[in-house]
Amino acid sequence: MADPVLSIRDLSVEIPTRHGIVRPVDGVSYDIQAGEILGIVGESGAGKSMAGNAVIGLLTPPAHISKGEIWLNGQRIDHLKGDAMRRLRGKEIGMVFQDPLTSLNPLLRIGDQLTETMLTHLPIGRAEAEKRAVAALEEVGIPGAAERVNSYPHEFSGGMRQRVVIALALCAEPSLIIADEPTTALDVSVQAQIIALLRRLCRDRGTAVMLITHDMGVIAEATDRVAVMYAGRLAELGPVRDVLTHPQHPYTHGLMASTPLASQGKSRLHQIPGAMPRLDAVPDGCAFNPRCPYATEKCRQAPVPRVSNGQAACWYPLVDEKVI
Ligand SMILES: Nc1ncnc2c1ncn2[C@@H]1O[C@H](COP(=O)(O)OP(=O)(O)OP(=O)(O)O)[C@@H](O)[C@H]1O
Repeated sequence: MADPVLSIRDLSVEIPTRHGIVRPVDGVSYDIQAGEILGIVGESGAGKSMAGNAVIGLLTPPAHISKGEIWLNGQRIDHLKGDAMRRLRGKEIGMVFQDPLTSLNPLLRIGDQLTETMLTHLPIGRAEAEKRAVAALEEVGIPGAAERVNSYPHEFSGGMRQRVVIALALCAEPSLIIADEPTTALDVSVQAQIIALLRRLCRDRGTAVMLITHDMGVIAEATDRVAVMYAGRLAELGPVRDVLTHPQHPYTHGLMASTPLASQGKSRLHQIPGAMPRLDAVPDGCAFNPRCPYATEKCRQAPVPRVSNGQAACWYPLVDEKVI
């Protein structure tokens, strides 16, 4: 297999708090290949966004990387700061966030934002950049792109604005896109279009994508592999079809069973009892043990081994447990 675009190795993020040090990301490892979409899924507070923010150097202090390595195209990037990280973010890593307005400058025409981004990062002149700006808007499905380059962000609907953000994220031809809840703020009908667009463009260009979402529907629709996070740790990592239909971790099984995907035709959704632990009170052993119907003394005491592809962080992985 080719070298991965992104490689995260045993990554931990720590935050010192009044109650001691908490670890929103704890020993996480995964790779993303060119053209692959890796979904990062889990409940609110599981550490999904922290893991993404660590890659793009946007952790808010006092949160910081305390352990591990992040490699992008063979270059170690976890220690990069300031201008070096900013250059990387524009050129090598594109970003799509939940609220498109955080990525767009309200005072600039969108054509100018696209043009300036390309002039900063690509070896092309202004005329070529302006031509590419129109083409980029056409490619993401903005009608009348030749005129719309002159519009300001507020003149677009939410869905159209997110299309513009995708054009902006891809225009410098990055090798990695980090998309954090890119469709959560959009109407359901628009969500599917945006996911399809992101998937088509990244596949066509061979761009690697880290797609962070709490929505199992988006995971099923868009991703090739999925990493399930629980209390800062990886619960399970594997090809999306395997993980969704034959989850090995009881947490993944519960997560799947509680989504509308799996409950079609059933009158009630299955709920996982209890709640994810606070980060300052993560139990010993497996973090999921208090909620797990199969937990034994071993699960309460022995830290579970870290996972690699196709594995679950569980002492007693489920075998042939079907959800759908
Ligand atoms: N300054 C802080 N001090 C202590 N804990 C923090 C701090 N900032 C974030 N956290 C905790 O870090 C954890 C990870 O947050 P993160 O935003 O990555 O979760 P998430 O899985 O992306 O959830 P969501 O979907 O709600 O964004 C959360 O449990 C959050 O409470």
